Amino acid sequence: MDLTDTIELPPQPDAPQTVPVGAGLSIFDPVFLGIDEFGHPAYLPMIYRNILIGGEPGAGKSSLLNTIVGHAALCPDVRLCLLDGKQVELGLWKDAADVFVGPDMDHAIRTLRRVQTVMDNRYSFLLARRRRKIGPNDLFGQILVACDEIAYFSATAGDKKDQDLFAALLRDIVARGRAVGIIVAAATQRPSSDIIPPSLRDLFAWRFAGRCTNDVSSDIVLGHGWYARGFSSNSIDPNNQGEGYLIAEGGIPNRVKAAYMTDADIIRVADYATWTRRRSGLAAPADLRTAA
Ligand SMILES: Nc1ncnc2c1ncn2[C@@H]1O[C@H](COP(=O)(O)OP(=O)(O)OP(=O)(O)O)[C@@H](O)[C@H]1O
Repeated sequence: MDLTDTIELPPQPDAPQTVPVGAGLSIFDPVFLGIDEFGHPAYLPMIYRNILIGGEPGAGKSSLLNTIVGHAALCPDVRLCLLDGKQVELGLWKDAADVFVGPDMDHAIRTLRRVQTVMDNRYSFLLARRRRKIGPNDLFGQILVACDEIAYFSATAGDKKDQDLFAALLRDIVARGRAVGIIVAAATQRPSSDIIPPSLRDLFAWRFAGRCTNDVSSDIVLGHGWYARGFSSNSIDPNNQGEGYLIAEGGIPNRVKAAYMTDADIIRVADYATWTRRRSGLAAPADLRTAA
């Protein structure tokens, strides 16, 4: 389907203000990631989960993150909170996002604090209703916190105090956000302990290791011991960007070639998502906008 066609319908003054779409996506649907080594589609459930994406520069991390953000952008039940120190990796989704953080440490910290407050409020809501987690019928939407290159905020920008604060806030959101519909998808070139505290890194249940420069780096992304058991993303051809080992349901690394959206694809989907969100009012949720 050419989404552009649906966006550029000729004006019909008397027509009802409806959005001409087919069945919508939900963040409760698994995300299509690509194909596995047997040619089967690889789907990844993201609700109640978090994912860490690692790999050497150019391994395809940002592209995979864009695929996850793309799914979320098309879900009316998700708000997007994007952090990208490089700006251009997730920047094409900026208009569809509730918050877009570029190379601005203060903004990053304010945003994570705000997400933390939303998280605490949601837990109070659940407690008051004697429940333990949110579900698809709860009215408040889920939130995807996508961060491209955690290291920019945890080890490069700002001073040590701010970097530690950023890591602590992100760790809290990864640790406690799941049950209240706050999902973290984060990418980094190398999640070693000098760049990302192991206490943060080890909280991510799902892992995707694109090609890594050596077996040790692969183990840092996937978790210690996988190289010894025959799984190292160092074995991936450097020219095979987007391929990597995915640890998800089943717990065993599964070789997956990620789907790839070109810039034109992203722009088309992002424009469509922005348009549908504006129409439905989803693009301006008060609780996140105030963090900007
Ligand atoms: N799934 C894929 N299929 C085919 N090509 C891909 C795929 N993913 C990435 N590529 C190619 O690899 C290039 C680099 O990808 P990407 O920017 O996602 O890497 P990265 O790991 O995020 O790099 P960096 O760490 O430098 O940001 C893309 O521009 C694209 O040409």
